[in-house]
Amino acid sequence: MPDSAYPAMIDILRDFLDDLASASLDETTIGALTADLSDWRGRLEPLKAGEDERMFGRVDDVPGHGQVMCPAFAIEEQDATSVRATVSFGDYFLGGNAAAHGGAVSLLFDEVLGIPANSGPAMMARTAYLHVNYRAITPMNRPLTVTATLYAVEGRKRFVRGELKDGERLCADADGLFLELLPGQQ
Ligand SMILES: CCCCC/C=C\C/C=C\C/C=C\C/C=C\CCCC(=O)SCCNC(=O)CCNC(=O)[C@H](O)C(C)(C)COP(=O)(O)OP(=O)(O)OC[C@H]1O[C@@H](n2cnc3c(N)ncnc32)[C@H](O)[C@@H]1OP(=O)(O)O
Repeated sequence: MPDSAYPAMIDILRDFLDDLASASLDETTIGALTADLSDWRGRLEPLKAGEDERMFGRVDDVPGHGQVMCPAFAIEEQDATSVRATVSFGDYFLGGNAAAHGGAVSLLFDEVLGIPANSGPAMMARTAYLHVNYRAITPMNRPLTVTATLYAVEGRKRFVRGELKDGERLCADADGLFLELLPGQQ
């Protein structure tokens, strides 16, 4: 989306969520923020649109397709069957004891494994299963490497493996089955 300020707005929204998650809030700040957010709800509500007209999560060439559900990852290398990206878990994704939330790690794997699972010209594939092993804590606020490789295709079934690493240390790995949708399948 050339010339749009949308990607920069999503970056700020990510930073905002990290700031909010890491702040110790006093009542005055909570009140002011509630009023501002409520004002924004009023402005956005009339702009509600169908899935095809929305931008959130539907923008190409922007980390995470322009959504904030999942930590933003930057693709460093990609071919027809594999992808390698850098990712950092901001404070918004904190689980506890300085480790990322396991659900955020799974969400990251779903997104990243979904790339080689959907890189061909065939119909889109949906996640049928995603098995995640948490091997060591995933540290916060530092660059990590996430990889995914399509290692087998059997009919509609696309099998993808992934790893999340802090340097040489394996934080988590995943195995996913993605099923190519049938024509007309949602
Ligand atoms: C429109 C797709 C959207 C996703 C892609 C979006 C964008 C892509 C763009 C760019 C790509 C970049 C990034 C991708 C980002 C994200 C990708 C994440 C996608 C998701 O996050 S998506 C949400 C979570 N996902 C669901 O919401 C699925 C709910 N579910 C269903 O919609 C059905 O369940 C379905 C369609 C999966 C299968 O249904 P079905 O009726 O077509 O197939 P059926 O059940 O007959 O299974 C056929 C053969 O697979 C075996 N099989 C099935 N399931 C299995 C399992 N769990 N374990 C082991 N084997 C399994 C059977 O045993 C049989 O095997 P066999 O033929 O050998 O007997």
